[in-house]
Amino acid sequence: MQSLQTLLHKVQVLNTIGSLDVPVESIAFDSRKVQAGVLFVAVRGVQADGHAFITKAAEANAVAIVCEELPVEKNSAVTYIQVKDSAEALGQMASNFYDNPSAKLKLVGVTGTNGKTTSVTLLHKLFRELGYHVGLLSTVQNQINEEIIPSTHTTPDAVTLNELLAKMVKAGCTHCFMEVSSHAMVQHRVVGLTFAGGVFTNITHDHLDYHETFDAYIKAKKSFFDMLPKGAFALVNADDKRGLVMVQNTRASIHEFSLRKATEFKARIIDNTIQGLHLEIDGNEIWCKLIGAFNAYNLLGAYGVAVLLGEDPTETLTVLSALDSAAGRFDYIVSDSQITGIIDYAHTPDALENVLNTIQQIRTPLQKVITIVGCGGNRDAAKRPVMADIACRLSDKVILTSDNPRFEEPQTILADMQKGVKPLDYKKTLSVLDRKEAINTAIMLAEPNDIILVAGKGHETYQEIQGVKYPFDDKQVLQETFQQLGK
Ligand SMILES: CC(=O)N[C@H]1[C@@H](OP(=O)(O)OP(=O)(O)OC[C@H]2O[C@@H](n3ccc(=O)[nH]c3=O)[C@H](O)[C@@H]2O)O[C@H](CO)[C@@H](O)[C@@H]1O[C@H](C)C(=O)N[C@@H](C)C(=O)N[C@H](CCC(=O)O)C(=O)O
Ligand SMILES: Nc1ncnc2c1ncn2[C@@H]1O[C@H](COP(=O)(O)OP(=O)(O)OP(=O)(O)O)[C@@H](O)[C@H]1O
Ligand SMILES: N[C@H](CCC[C@H](N)C(=O)O)C(=O)O
Ligand SMILES: [Mg+2]
Repeated sequence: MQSLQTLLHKVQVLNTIGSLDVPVESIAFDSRKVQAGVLFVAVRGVQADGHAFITKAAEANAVAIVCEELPVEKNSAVTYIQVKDSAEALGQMASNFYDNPSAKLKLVGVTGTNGKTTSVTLLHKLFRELGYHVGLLSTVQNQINEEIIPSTHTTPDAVTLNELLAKMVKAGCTHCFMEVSSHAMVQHRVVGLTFAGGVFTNITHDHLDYHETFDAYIKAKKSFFDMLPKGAFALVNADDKRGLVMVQNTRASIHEFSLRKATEFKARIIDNTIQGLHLEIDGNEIWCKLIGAFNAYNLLGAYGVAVLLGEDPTETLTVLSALDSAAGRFDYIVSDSQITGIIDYAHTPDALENVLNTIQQIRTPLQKVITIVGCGGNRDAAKRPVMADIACRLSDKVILTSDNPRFEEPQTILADMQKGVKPLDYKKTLSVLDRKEAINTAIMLAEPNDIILVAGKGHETYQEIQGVKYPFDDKQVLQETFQQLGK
């Protein structure tokens, strides 16, 4: 419990009606979760405007209401606070409510289109191995040391986020590695947090359904570096042409990593095989279990973070070389008849291209590459034809299928993908709407030693259709189908 006055510390308040000397039991931004003693924050969203639920929150005995526009009818038992930006106020108040947990540990945020989960997962494992108590906030799962707390978003909402950070502090964590999504930046989910450092992996086409233009998407990512404090580090991938754009206005100290330029943290790929990567990092040779050139960036970035946080470079490399990747990232199984099934979360054009390029590098001329790919519903539609084209360009056979259709018609998503298939590629492309059927078809078509890539869903253990999550696990379906078909 905190007093309303305490919660408003650092919040830009425009107007106050009622007492600030009232206790707040908890903070809610959803009126349906309001009960006596709760502070309700009215946030404007994509589907609804929280301001429409102010009366409902007051009726549910909210102790106070924070909003951008004061309601005409007010309840005398409620304190009303008018602020410039409710989402921003929510971030700051959530942090205040939990006594600013982010300032009590070294919090490092990773942003970028691809590689966030892989990077934070590597960092979590690395710092655990180095002997620290460590928290993790990621798309796959949140963690306090080895305790797993399911995640619903890549970056949790401000209240959940601070609650988790407070639990980490209580458990003795000294570090936390978290993903910072562009949605989180626009929605101010991380406002009020004190970061020890930030990392930029890369930026390519994604989420334009939400941000509308690529420029706005870049600005959302950049705003993370704008908020980093003096004394923090900003570590950027210098091989991405937006790397330095990200840190144009940051107060943090700028550091770069690269595979192509002479930067502070530098790596070179000596060999890239299905067994892993043979790298030279800052003059030291190491073997890593992660596969694919893109993972050299994730490993180098994690190494840079560790060094910037004061860890010994040699010890860091020794631990990194023994680490596995995050679940569903270039995960693979080999069937009895030597067909390799790769499961990868590539759900953006860039990721798909990287994964397929990696497969092309490690395949032999006799192995066929069969790609199964779909695109999510209620997400950026522009990437659909592009992903289908990439799959065709870099595979011998392509099966277009369904991903998480969410509230869209699966057939419409498939039709959007089909538009990207060039006439020359018609012959190598099949469309099988049912994902299980698609996997079955790929295995039927595969001959011994071929490679099947199942892209887009990685670690996900469900398929989301019309708001319902049905159990579905690409890896499990692959394994079962190999057995059923005796391959
Ligand atoms: C597009 C998006 O990010 N939406 C998020 C947003 O929802 P919204 O803007 O649609 O909210 P809304 O339904 O319009 O409601 C506005 C406000 O009114 C409130 N409300 C609503 C109804 C009611 O009866 N009472 C009430 O008070 C809501 O609680 C909300 O505060 O705010 C919600 C509450 O925090 C989030 O759960 C929701 O995430 C949705 C589920 C989602 O799918 N988000 C994805 C796209 C997302 O955030 N992804 C990113 C990145 C992924 C990546 O990197 O690839 C992530 O960080 O996970
Ligand atoms: N550094 C990288 N550069 C380009 N592609 C990458 C990189 N790292 C991983 N990928 C590809 O992107 C996919 C997603 O990786 P990861 O889950 O680490 O990214 P993410 O940024 O967390 O994605 P999300 O936005 O969904 O949270 C991987 O399965 C792989 O195909
Ligand atoms: N964090 C990403 C995950 C996409 C995964 C893919 N399987 C899909 O459903 O589009 C998003 O919410 O856009
Ligand atoms: Mg992620």
